[in-house]
Amino acid sequence: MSSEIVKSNKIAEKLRKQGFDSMQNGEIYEAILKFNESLCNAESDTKIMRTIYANRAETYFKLKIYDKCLNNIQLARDQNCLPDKMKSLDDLQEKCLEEFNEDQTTNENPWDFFKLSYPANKRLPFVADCLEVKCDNKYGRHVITNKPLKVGDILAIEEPFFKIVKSDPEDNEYPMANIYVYCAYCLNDNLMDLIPCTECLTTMFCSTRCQQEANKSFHKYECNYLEFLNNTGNWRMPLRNFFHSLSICDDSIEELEKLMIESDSESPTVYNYAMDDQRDPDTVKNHLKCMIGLARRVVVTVRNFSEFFTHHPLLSSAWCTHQEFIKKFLKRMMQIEILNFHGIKGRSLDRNNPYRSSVGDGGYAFCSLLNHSCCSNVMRIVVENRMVVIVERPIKKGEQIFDCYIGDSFYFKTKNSRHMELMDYQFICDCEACTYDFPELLTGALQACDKTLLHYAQQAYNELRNPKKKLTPMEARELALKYSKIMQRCYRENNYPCREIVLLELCTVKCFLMASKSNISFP
Ligand SMILES: C[S@@+](CC[C@H](N)C(=O)[O-])C[C@H]1O[C@@H](n2cnc3c(N)ncnc32)[C@H](O)[C@@H]1O
Repeated sequence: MSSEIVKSNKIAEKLRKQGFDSMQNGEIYEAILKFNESLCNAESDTKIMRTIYANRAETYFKLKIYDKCLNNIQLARDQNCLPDKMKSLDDLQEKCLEEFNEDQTTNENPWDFFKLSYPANKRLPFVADCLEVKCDNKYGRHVITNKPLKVGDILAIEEPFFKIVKSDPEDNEYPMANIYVYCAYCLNDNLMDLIPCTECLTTMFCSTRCQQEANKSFHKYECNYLEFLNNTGNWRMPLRNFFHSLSICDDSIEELEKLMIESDSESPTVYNYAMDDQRDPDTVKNHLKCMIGLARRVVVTVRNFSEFFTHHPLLSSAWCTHQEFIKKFLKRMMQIEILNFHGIKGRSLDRNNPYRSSVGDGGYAFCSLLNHSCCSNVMRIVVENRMVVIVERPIKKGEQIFDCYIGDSFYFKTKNSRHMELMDYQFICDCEACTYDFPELLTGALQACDKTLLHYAQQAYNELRNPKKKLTPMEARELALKYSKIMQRCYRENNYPCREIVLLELCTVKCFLMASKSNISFP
């Protein structure tokens, strides 16, 4: 079951040459992809590793990404560099430093813009202090606001507790290339400036810190078994969550079992604990308890993983004594994933894909408390790997925050198709859009209330839909705020839904998404 595939300099050299040819042809994304694949195949501390990093340094130099160029020069030097090869690295470094010092471009930091609009909850620093959790028979746990909220307000910026980069041979949405584009630990792309795992062929990290954290957390269990694990389909994430949870409990299966029993008896949410120090092991355990206690009303049958666990050197003894518990835990992880986890989309560095690309999946303890409405009052966007919750329609004091689980909501989908998509979640949606049969945007039945505003909104919508229209992140930020203000001013409950507001909502989402992008792109 463990993988027999070993690193090979011969394969690495072949891939490096392919990358070099792509670089010469100006195909930068393809070039770095091949260099990264080549790094994964190269045997550690060898001449070829030095050459690949040197090639990658040259590629970043061509792109005028000077900090990455310098980083790759250093990585090349770290690979037992022979003195005769130092000269070319020295020359590149000199050129790079010269241009770096003259470079006037500033890289925008998305977190200068994406900030909570209200003071943070002192115990939950990633959530605005105006939000509270409640529970009732109809909605179960849900989140309300104790202040009126405006369109564009940012309510939460949450990192995923569980996360995984997906590269699924059976799902076109998640290309195999993802493993060479995103850090396996933090999921950031780092402009593909990644380092390989020293053992396996398919895991990369954006820094030695992420590499160490991943090894402590899940990679020590996964490293030799990736071929098997990558073929477990939708069980890949529950297995990852099990490894991660076990490491949080200091690799003690007894401790993890105890934690699950506590979670079941206390049913905690993130509001039960102080979550202000994520480096504190007790905080992390409490966070895990909240994840284990997420909604889970689905029936699941666990696949048979007996052979994997029996032969795994680090897991066989836990399997021997706690087989039933491990099965129960995996089942729980699958149940909570179905109802709670979110796809993570990142910017696409591939010039052939102008859209955001699917990176993987994440589990978020706070965002999972939001219930669904087909005319939600917040939108969710992923910035780097954090989930940002932004107000989409004005929300009154005391009202519930509603997310939309199915994308595109009532604007583009009929009630029937929405209800079909929501079947897994085990409730019948009776939001305003379902109760009052809100017309879809495309049918023409959605009327306008204000002709002047409609004209403005239609024009903005058409412009943003034009693939040739490119906005810088700064321009997108300004427009996102401008449209939010207009919507806040013009929104009338008795007019909703009207065509102009729906079009402006779509423009605002698009602008917030574009505002989160970097201004660097690969040719
Ligand atoms: C992501 S969880 C939301 C939080 C959940 N209410 C809880 O108590 O943990 C999804 C589950 O919440 C419930 N839910 C979500 N939206 C709902 C709605 N509009 N009406 C009733 N139940 C809803 C369903 O049971 C669904 O499977």
